[in-house]
Amino acid sequence: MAIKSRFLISTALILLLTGLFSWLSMRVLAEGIIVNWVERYAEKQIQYDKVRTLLPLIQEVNRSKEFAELESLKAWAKQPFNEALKQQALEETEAFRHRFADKSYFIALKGNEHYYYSEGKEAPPPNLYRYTLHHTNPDDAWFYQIMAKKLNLHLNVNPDVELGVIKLWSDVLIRDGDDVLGVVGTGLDLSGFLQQMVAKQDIYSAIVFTNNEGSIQLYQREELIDYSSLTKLSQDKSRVFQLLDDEVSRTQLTQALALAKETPNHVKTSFVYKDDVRQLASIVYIPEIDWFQINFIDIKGFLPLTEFSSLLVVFFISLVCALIVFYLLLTLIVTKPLAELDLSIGSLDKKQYRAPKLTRFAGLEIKKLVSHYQKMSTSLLEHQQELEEKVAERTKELNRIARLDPLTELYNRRGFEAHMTEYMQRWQQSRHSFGLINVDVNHFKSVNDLYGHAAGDLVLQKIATYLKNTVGDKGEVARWGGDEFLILVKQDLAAISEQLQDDHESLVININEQDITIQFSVGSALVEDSDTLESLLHRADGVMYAAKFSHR
Ligand SMILES: Nc1nc2c(ncn2[C@@H]2O[C@H](COP(=O)(O)OP(=O)(O)OP(=O)(O)O)[C@@H](O)[C@H]2O)c(=O)[nH]1
Repeated sequence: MAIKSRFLISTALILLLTGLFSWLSMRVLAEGIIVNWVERYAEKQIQYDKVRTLLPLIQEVNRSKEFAELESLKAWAKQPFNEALKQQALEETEAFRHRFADKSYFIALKGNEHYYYSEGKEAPPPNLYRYTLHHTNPDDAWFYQIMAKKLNLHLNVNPDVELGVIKLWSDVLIRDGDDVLGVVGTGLDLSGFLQQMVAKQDIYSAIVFTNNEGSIQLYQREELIDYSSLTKLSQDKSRVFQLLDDEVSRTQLTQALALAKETPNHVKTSFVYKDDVRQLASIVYIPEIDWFQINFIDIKGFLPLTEFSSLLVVFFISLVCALIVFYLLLTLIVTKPLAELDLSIGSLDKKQYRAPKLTRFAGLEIKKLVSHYQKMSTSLLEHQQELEEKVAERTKELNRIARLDPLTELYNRRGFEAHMTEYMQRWQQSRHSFGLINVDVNHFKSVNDLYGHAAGDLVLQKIATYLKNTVGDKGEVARWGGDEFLILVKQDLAAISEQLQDDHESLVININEQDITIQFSVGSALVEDSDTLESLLHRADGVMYAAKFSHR
């Protein structure tokens, strides 16, 4: 893969990964901020709720507690059959009745198991007796259980069938020290309260009030409220946990409830799945009413993807811009200079050297590389040229050597044949007459035999010099082989041939202070129109041999 593609892909990947990690970190950070904010918001809201929404409820509970402390009531509760004490107590309780929100109250005494209820409809002194409680009656179980468990305060949510409203009963024990004398309290119509709660749901997806075991006491979906929690069997109870999607969420909420109870009025949070959505549950324990308030919030609502879409668009535009800039820089700094270098290296091969042209944007390292390359290529080219010149020179020399006889430095047979072929081609055009003289040394073998081979060589050299001097610039002398010479005569063929024949007896060569007389046999032939080299040679050869044998 090309360097540019690799870099672009790597850069795109790095940027995408960085973007992804930034996105995820931002989400985590944002979620952290929101959780923190929700915690603080929930804590503030509890304070607000206590003052506004929960205040009537708390006040009602406090009044019930105050009511249970009435001395006359306690005295009567100790002696429930004492009519005088009863009248005294009822006077005081009737006076108290107007302080309750519903202007009603109930008294259930342990001593006579009588249940009294006042809602101010009867003229005083009223007969408030309603019925006698019985421990076998399931409807009366609340009374016996509250006393058995010695619950100082018990809030009981129950629908009032007669009035068709949901009532919250605040049940408080009448105590004399450790002795339990009965249960008193009042009922509060919760309808308005529930509406208020739904209205102030605000940012929350749900607000649920539960008792200690998680039974739903207040919730906008009234059908899920766990009425008469105290006397119900465990499996019949409607608990907050069943609003959650999975077991993990239920366990987490249970733990959060336990933690919240340890620090009343302080919010604990826990992530749970409810209605297929990850939600943050903020839990607070309200000791005044011994309930938990659990607010559920859908965090996603605070981090909608659409809010981030513009950020994503900006990121992708930045990514594309970054890639374009990176592409241009890479081209200018790296790939274009490298392409120039590549072209130049290619030109070396084609023997048309092209120096790389770099712009000022080329990377420093590449500039250095190109500078080294230029030095190297210049030196290489110089060497190459030198080498080529030497080779040409050597080839020329070799050609020359191949065409010359090393002993006499005359044309050898190959050289002379080549020269003659060329000459005869030219002669075909010019038809300028020429001749060939064949010179063969007579009895040269005896020179070798008498004076040695080295002396024979010297003699051959001297003969060569003699022949060259004789011919001068009128022809070319060649050593045809052994002691046989051929002469191309371009002019004065007859005169030269004659001179060689005349000289043959007078050519004396002094070697090692000894005179050696050399005799030649000479045969010449003038070129004819139909001649080839072979035919011309053949004629001169024939004449020479004829001369040689005529002398013997
Ligand atoms: N020293 C020396 N001798 C050579 C060289 N080339 C050939 N010869 C000798 O030349 C002699 C040629 O002998 P032949 O061809 O018989 O000729 P010749 O002795 O001259 O006899 P004719 O030609 O019949 O007169 C041989 O003895 C070769 O050994 C050479 O380069 N140097």
